[in-house]
Amino acid sequence: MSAPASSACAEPAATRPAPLPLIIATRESRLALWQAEHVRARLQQRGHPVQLLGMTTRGDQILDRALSQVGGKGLFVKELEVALEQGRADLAVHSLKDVPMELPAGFALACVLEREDPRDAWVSAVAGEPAALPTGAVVGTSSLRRMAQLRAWLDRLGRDDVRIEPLRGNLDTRLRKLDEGQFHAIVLAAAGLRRLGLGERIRRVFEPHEMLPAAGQGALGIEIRAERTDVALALAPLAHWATWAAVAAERAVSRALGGSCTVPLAAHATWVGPAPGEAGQPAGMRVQAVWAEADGSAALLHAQVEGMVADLVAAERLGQQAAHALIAQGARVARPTV
Ligand SMILES: NCc1[nH]cc(CCC(=O)O)c1CC(=O)O
Repeated sequence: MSAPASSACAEPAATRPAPLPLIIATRESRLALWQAEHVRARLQQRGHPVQLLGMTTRGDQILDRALSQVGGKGLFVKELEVALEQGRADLAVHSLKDVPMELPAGFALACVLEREDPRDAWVSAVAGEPAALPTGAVVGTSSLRRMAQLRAWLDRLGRDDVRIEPLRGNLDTRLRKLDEGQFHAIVLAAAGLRRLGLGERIRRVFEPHEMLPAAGQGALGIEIRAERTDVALALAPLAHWATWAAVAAERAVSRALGGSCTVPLAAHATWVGPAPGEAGQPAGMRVQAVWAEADGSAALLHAQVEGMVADLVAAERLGQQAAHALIAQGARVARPTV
């Protein structure tokens, strides 16, 4: 009896392991749910039965204070980690930007997906920004990184009359506050807006030389318990190497500076020439970083380094070099906040 050529190498169905059923822990904001659904669809395409476990985190509850005042990034991931620890979920999908530089012992970043647009976006009621901003206009953002670079940008445009005021909440809340007239303009990640189909609200994207993105902005990361090699194996086909190496370099900049939301710090890695298709393939990487005093009392510090990268260790080394270039100019290493 002859088998069709296409299935000649396939294992008999009876011995092939059934695709692992997976439970994804996710926050319940619209953006978090979109991201979890995105990963669910990718895993379902590969045959995995996938369920979502929605949860509310402390970061979602505390909306009246700037993130830098309430303990920073860990707030958005802790509850999800507890669910992984208790075996109630197998993986957690995060905006990588919100994931602390050091994961707690026993947890691992198992997968980084292809990055969306990493840039920041200017969203406003009126076109023709910023020239059209009325005198004394108010721009909203709570990110110290955005505040510091926005201030520098507005000053370069001769708009020292424009005020920057705190703005928190999930994407919908922030847009509502703009639409209610509490702000003339706000700054958000382009990736989040596009994912939610709100790309048409973007009036302008900031080029990296105007406002350098945060480490990991626009990329999704998947966290698992480190011992779950079965889950790691299931996630491996979703990984995007060029993104993973870039965000590894960016996160190394933050780590070397003790970065968290309490310091205005930006880190952005790009490929010089074609991006590598897979790990082990050497490619040129450029890492840019910006550091500022939290109180806006001094000019921004900039660093840029370039090197060949073929693995995560080399990417992280390049990120550390960028951090050291900032330290050489006077950037201080922050003490851990928790
Ligand atoms: N801090 C909240 C957050 N975390 C990730 C994104 C956007 C999506 C991304 O960067 O992947 C946002 C919203 C924003 O910064 O405007």
